[in-house]
Amino acid sequence: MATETQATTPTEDAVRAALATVNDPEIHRPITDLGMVKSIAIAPDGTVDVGIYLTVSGCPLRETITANVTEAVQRVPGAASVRVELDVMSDEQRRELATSLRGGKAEREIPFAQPGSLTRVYCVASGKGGVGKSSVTVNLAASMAADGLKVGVVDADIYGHSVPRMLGADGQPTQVEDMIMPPSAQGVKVISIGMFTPGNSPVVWRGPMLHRALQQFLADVYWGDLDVLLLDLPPGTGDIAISVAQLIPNAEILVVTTPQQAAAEVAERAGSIAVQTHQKIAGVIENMSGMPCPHCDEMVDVFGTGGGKQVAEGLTRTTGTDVPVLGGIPIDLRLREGGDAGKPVVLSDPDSPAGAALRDVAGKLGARERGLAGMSLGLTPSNKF
Ligand SMILES: Nc1ncnc2c1ncn2[C@@H]1O[C@H](COP(=O)(O)OP(=O)(O)OP(=O)(O)O)[C@@H](O)[C@H]1O
Repeated sequence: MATETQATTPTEDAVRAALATVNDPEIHRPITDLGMVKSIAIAPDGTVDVGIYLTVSGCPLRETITANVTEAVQRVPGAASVRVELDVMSDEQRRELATSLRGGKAEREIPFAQPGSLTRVYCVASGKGGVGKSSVTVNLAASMAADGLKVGVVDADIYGHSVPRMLGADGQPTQVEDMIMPPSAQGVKVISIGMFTPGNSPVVWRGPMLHRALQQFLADVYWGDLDVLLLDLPPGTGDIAISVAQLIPNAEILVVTTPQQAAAEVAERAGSIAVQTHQKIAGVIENMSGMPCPHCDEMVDVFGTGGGKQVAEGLTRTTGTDVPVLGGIPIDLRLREGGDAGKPVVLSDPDSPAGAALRDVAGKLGARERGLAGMSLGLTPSNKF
């Protein structure tokens, strides 16, 4: 009987051969070639345990991979049952994979993620669209540049890549050797996802492609020595926020909201992603915070009041750190006009109510020390999976 069990128990080679027929659904190469097979254990009763490394934690295709591995190994003669245990590649393994996918050429590093980087990176986030996130981003950038800081903007808003238009940056990126030179306007270097899509077509990239695009914007674009880098993120709590956290763990988050209750709640959700990603929240900016009445001196609270304070208090509670309201930007026709004309209001009308409020916030952010203090180490608990 014992010899019969031995004869029918699958060999490790047979299991590995079966795994070689499973392709990674995104990279379209056998998982055995990608270093994704962590372990194979075959019990005498024919139970096969397979350990698989996913490339990223929270991989959306984990179920597909598990199902494909199970199906392939089940076909091996003698395999009684198959158990798949998932793990996540370490940064080192991921780098090795990336290098091998590029045919041995090492990945260019993201300068802002290096331990010695002095560039402050702010991700401008909002819960929903249309709250003025891009307007705030370009005005903060233009104001800081006018104050003499070296500033860059990455427009990563796949739904509304409006940063180049608002900054008046109509140039195209150029390629020098293997570096991308970003166009600049108002003293701000800018790169946008919109510069790489034909016409003004909407971007339908998701997950890994977006991650790759962002990686290129950060690593392959020649930014030079920046004081501040601002990233205009898509609204909500999407893949790109996670990607930014992985690529630049020390990036801080700026949350833009309107005073409206409903907007504040979603903004708080968007901000609280920082808890999961271990990022710091630099503060909350309340936009569209009242409008000066055209007939009297009173402010009209078009979108209600208190949203910025509510978000800041909520995030202070969730993160356990002090999250300040950095300022309130009133509704101001000149801000919209400046955006449409490619001349941010902080430059076209610096003393207008919105211009002055934005310059004040930019002054606070720009005055913060360049340096390593408060920098997150970007460590993620290993039990995350
Ligand atoms: N304080 C303000 N006063 C007047 N108009 C404003 C103000 N803030 C933003 N706007 C206008 O509101 C519109 C939406 O702003 P913006 O594109 O900056 O929002 P957004 O949050 O980036 O949107 P999305 O994420 O959908 O791209 C624009 O036309 C902009 O000019």
